[in-house]
Amino acid sequence: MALKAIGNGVGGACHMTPRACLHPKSSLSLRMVERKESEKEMGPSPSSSNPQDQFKGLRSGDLEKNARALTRDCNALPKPLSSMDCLTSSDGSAIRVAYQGSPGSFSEDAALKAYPHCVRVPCEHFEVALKAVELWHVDRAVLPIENTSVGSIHRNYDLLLSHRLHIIGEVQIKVDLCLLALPGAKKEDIQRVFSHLQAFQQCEKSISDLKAIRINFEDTASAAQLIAERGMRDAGAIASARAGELYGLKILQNKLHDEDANITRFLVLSREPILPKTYGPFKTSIVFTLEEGAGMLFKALAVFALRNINILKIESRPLRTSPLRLVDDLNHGTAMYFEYLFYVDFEASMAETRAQNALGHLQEFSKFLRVLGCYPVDTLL
Ligand SMILES: O=C(O)C(=O)Cc1ccccc1
Repeated sequence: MALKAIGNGVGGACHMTPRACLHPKSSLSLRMVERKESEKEMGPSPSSSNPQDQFKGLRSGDLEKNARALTRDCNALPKPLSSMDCLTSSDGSAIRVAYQGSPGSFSEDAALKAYPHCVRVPCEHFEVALKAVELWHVDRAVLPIENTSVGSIHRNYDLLLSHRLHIIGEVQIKVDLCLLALPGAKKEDIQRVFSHLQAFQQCEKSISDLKAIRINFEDTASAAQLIAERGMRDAGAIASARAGELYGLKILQNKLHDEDANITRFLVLSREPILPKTYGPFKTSIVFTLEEGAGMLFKALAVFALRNINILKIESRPLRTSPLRLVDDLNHGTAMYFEYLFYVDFEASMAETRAQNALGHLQEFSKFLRVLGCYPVDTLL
């Protein structure tokens, strides 16, 4: 039975200002984020529930005055970012980036690659990290979305849809998995191996000869941390070399991952979109469903092919709100087809006319279509 060692939230109360004041060792928990949500510590709210209210019963002279006031209010609203490299938040302090896991995790590496001088805010779960952005506790979140050997992280695709955040960037992280243990421990002493499921899946072959019990953790770094804190001489962690340094463990074996090029792609999420540009390699991520179901997917892909737009990725996820399509056929009775959400990354910027025309065309036969983000391609490894 896989024992889930839970990343420890901060015990007791944590009074967070709109910008969470978390000790680096602590991590945001859902409880902490939701408590603040209940206290409605949100970001700037519109001056009235219905912006039109301010124009009711106004004389023309008031309209000009009000228009100036509205302009002033709009100037106070957060503006679209010019690029993901906006290195300080709107109040000039260091960007705060939420990630799932503990210090030393690969998600923290992704936060550091995206914003080298950021304040990292560890969160117990991916959901907490995204909520922290929505509730203005942090400025960004990083979210692992796929790996070169394990493929897509499906639950994180679902998370993208259940939150109103924008993808403003991506970072690709080389995941070099190491087997870590207490100083003095030998490989033959290892009876138990702790790590994140993603990591176990990336080194299936390498650890098959270990004959050790595998125990799933919320992240690779918390696995290393527990071994160090409890002095567990018979346990090993599969994590990064940086986690080993951080928690005082030594490397029994590195390059544990089965494939040489073991890269995880992380998305950078923000409350505001970035202004798409026509220069430089840009990609756009969208999600849609089709009026006529999956059988018409070729039509959806054709809107890009007709405009010489490369499709970089397609992922399908169940359409939980209406999972089946029943089709009555006189000869064969009623057929049941699964319904899907389609996630597509294509190689163009929404600033380009061809991309705008492609989406306008796709919209003609989509039941639902949302642009998740338009952002620069990460070319640095
Ligand atoms: O557990 C971590 O370090 C994470 O950030 C999740 C993860 C684990 C393995 C590969 C990529 C991301």
